[in-house]
Amino acid sequence: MNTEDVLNEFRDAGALREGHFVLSSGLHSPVFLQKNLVFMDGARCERLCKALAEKIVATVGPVDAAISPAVGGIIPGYETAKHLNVRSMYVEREGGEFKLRRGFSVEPGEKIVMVEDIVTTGLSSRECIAAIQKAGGHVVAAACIVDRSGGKVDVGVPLIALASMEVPAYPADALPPELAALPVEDPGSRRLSK
Ligand SMILES: O=P(O)(O)OC[C@H]1O[C@H](OP(=O)(O)OP(=O)(O)O)[C@H](O)[C@@H]1O
Ligand SMILES: O=C(O)c1cc(=O)[nH]c(=O)[nH]1
Ligand SMILES: [Mg+2]
Repeated sequence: MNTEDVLNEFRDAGALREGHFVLSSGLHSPVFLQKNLVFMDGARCERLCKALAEKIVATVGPVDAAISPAVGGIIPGYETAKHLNVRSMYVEREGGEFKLRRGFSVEPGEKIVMVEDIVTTGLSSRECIAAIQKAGGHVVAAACIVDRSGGKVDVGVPLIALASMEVPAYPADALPPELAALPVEDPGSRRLSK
C-alpha cells in the first residue's frame, strides 16, 4: 500500500478535512486527517494496519509487543498488533506525562514497536517512546499510518510510515491571511481539561 492508496482510504472515509485546525503541537494547518473516521470502519482499519504490520516486519523483523499513545493511537495500535500477533498496550497521560497504566507492563529488554496514528512534529511519538523506555522496553522502531512531515521528523528510532506527505503547518503568530480568516477547530485531546 503506497501513500496514494492510504490517502484514498482517508478521502473515501471523508477524513481528509480542509479548514483551519490547531494541531496537538500548537501549530496551525489548513489540513486535518480525522483518523477516527477511518478507524471506525473495521475493514478499512484492517487494510491499513495489516499493511503497516507487514511493513514493520519487513523493516525490523519480529517484535514482542506494540505500544501506542492514547487516544488516537489505541485503535491502530490494537489492529496492527493483531496482525503482528503480539500483545497491544497503550500509554496515557497522568499529570500530563504518558505512562503505562491499567496493569500493562513490559519485560526488561522486550522488543517494542511504538504505533502512532499520525506524526506531525513527532512530539507525541517521542513522549510515548520515552515512557516505554522508562518502563524497561527496547523500542526498535516507531510506526505510523501517516507521517505529515514527509520523512523530516526525528523520533530517535527508525520511523516506519505507511504514508508520507508534507503538509503545511504554521506557528500561531505566522499564519497566512487566508488561514487566519477561518474559524479554528481544535480536534485533538492534548488540551482537553483533565
Ligand atoms: O507528531 P505530533 O506533533 O505529536 O502530532 C501528532 C499527534 O497528535 C494527535 O494526537 P493528539 O495529541 O491530538 O490527541 P489524540 O491522540 O487524542 O487525537 C495524533 O494522534 C498524534 O498523537
Ligand atoms: O498534528 C496533529 O495533531 C494531527 C494532525 C492530523 O492530521 N490528524 C490528527 O489527528 N492530528
Ligand atoms: Mg495522539
